[in-house]
Amino acid sequence: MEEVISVNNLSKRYGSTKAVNNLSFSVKKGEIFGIIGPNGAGKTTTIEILEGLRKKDEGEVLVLGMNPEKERKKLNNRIGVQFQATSIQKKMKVKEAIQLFGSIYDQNNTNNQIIKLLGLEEKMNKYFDDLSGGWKQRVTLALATLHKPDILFLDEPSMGLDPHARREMWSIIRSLRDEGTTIVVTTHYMEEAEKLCDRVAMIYNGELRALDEPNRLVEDISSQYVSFRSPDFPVEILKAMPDIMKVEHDELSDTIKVYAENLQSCSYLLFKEAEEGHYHISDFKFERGTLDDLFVHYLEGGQTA
Ligand SMILES: Nc1ncnc2c1ncn2[C@@H]1O[C@H](COP(=O)(O)OP(=O)(O)OP(=O)(O)O)[C@@H](O)[C@H]1O
Repeated sequence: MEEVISVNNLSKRYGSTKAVNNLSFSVKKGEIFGIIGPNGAGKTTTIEILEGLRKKDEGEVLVLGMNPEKERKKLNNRIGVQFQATSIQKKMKVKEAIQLFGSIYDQNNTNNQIIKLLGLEEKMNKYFDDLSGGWKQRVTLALATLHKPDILFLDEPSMGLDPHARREMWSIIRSLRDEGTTIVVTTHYMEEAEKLCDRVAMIYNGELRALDEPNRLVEDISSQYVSFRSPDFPVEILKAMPDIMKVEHDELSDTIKVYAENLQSCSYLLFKEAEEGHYHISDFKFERGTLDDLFVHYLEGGQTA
């Protein structure tokens, strides 16, 4: 599939801080590409370099075949950047914001299709500040897509939205993807990364730690475990069993999670010990991790799969 963004060995320093360190990845046309990582991981710096808002120190970046530093004006007509709601004047009506932003782009025409998709027709005469968080996000999304960009950059698109509004936002973003727009999204919500994104890059300390489809990322061995409840099973026995990677014990709920290379043989030994020691086990489950688990795994120093 055609690559619309390619990043090779990108690095950026702020004084002694290495914000981005030898980062390489590419984004394919028509995908929703997520960038996740803890605070300070280098997500914003990376995105702003792609948007032409920041200069890189080293490496190669091509967005739609253009160098964002040198061809920023040309690129601006082909990419959309969602601004934070705070950057819109409070006493501006929705239609005024749309006219203003429409005039910034070369096309200078209003994309009625996006206004319809976002259901904004009935909000056109409302003041931006009077809208709920969900509607404000819709307006900022409309402003970023008025010129029908090839690539849309979204920074935390569902930040502060309730679960219903968040799902509606995902559905709108998917519709834009289905119409051919490539979407690059940064998020702190692992659920968003898992449910919305076609592929996810996990960045930590400016470095790429993992990159794949979300369901393939969570197939990583570190995120598979068994869990069970027991008031009396000695955790030390578990820790001493062969090929055990990690044991977590929540004493409040008597829940034990066991991460192991081979969950089947680990379970066999576990039940054998329980039988011999007369320990009581309930709620035994094979669990498949989530991106949350994988995230924590990398934060705890786990290596790239
Ligand atoms: N203008 C700047 N001057 C100095 N240091 C900066 C600047 N911008 C970012 N940094 C530092 O660079 C590192 C990466 O920051 P960046 O904002 O890119 O991370 P992030 O992943 O977007 O974080 P967050 O999720 O908190 O927004 C951090 O250590 C940050 O403190």
